[in-house]
Amino acid sequence: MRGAAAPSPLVAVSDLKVQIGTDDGLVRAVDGVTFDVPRGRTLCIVGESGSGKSVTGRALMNLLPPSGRIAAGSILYAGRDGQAVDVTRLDPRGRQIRSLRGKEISLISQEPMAALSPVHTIGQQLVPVIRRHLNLSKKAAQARAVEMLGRVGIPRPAERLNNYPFEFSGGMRQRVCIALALSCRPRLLIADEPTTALDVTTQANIIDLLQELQREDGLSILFITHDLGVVAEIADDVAVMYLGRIVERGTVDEIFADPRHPYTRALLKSVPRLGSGRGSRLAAIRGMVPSPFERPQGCDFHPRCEAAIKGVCDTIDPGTITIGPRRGVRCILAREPAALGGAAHG
Ligand SMILES: Nc1ncnc2c1ncn2[C@@H]1O[C@H](COP(=O)(O)OP(=O)(O)OP(=O)(O)O)[C@@H](O)[C@H]1O
Repeated sequence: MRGAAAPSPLVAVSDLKVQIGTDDGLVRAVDGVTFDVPRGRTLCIVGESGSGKSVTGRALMNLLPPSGRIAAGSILYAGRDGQAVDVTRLDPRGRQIRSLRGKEISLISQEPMAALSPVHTIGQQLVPVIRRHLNLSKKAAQARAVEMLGRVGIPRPAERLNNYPFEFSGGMRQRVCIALALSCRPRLLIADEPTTALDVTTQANIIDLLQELQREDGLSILFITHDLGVVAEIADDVAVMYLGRIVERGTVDEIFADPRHPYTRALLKSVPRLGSGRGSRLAAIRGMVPSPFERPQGCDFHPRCEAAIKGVCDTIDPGTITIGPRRGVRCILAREPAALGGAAHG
């Protein structure tokens, strides 16, 4: 769905902070992120494990671990009636958020088995959800369930309603989850690493399916992944996360053609490319993601950064920098691409 950006976003997230209590102390899992999910487009959140992608996605549904809480910020969701609802203000167990979940905002995750009950047939899981959210009779809900299974490419959908999740392959199970997630016509789909556990062909099929459903229904997608190859396939817009913060955001073309943050450059260098020659080694990002309890002084990324300048990057918090149309780059050197070491993806 590439093209001009929609005028007003479906979701506007501003300075969102999420904290999670653990035995070792409080984790600032998300530490002040700002981004929009435009209507009918796909925003990818990308970053290494532990960067806060899943917690950000789940915060949009106010669905956090029991010890988690939204500590600051707002998540404005544009309702169908034109009124914006601040999701952070809703009781996580209250009626209002429960009517948003599933009906307006749906989630699919990496492990479809976690979303499906093993002891109920697909029909026993799909039909009641459709009845409740769309206010349909049992017969009409069954017809809708069959229609959805057909749309996501499940052969003989009417028969398959009587099957249990274990009777489907991994790829087919993920299709069932997509059918479940989209059966109530949500406007936002949060897809949290939905293809990570699948083989490459099935992964490509699922991405095609999501794009097709988006074209047909005008769905907005927040797609969470650590895989820039997947980002290149599906994203219109990209937000790169590191240690609970967005370090850079832009359109997919901006991020791939003109990355401004050394972390984005390092991620791009670690993506295998066609034609790079057999035996050529992939660059790994040096060092490890720091523990969330040991946020470095200065720039969060400086201990792993090839462009870091001693006495500057280890001392000064870069804040966010705007360079022309590029807003929110968290690197003090971002104004001078030459200082970051030339072309990143070449
Ligand atoms: N239920 C939880 N209890 C304690 N800490 C948590 C919990 N969920 C997430 N965290 C912490 O919050 C931070 C962000 O985690 P999050 O799962 O959002 O990262 P991620 O980028 O999605 O990584 P991954 O790709 O591994 O899922 C991490 O430091 C993680 O350890």
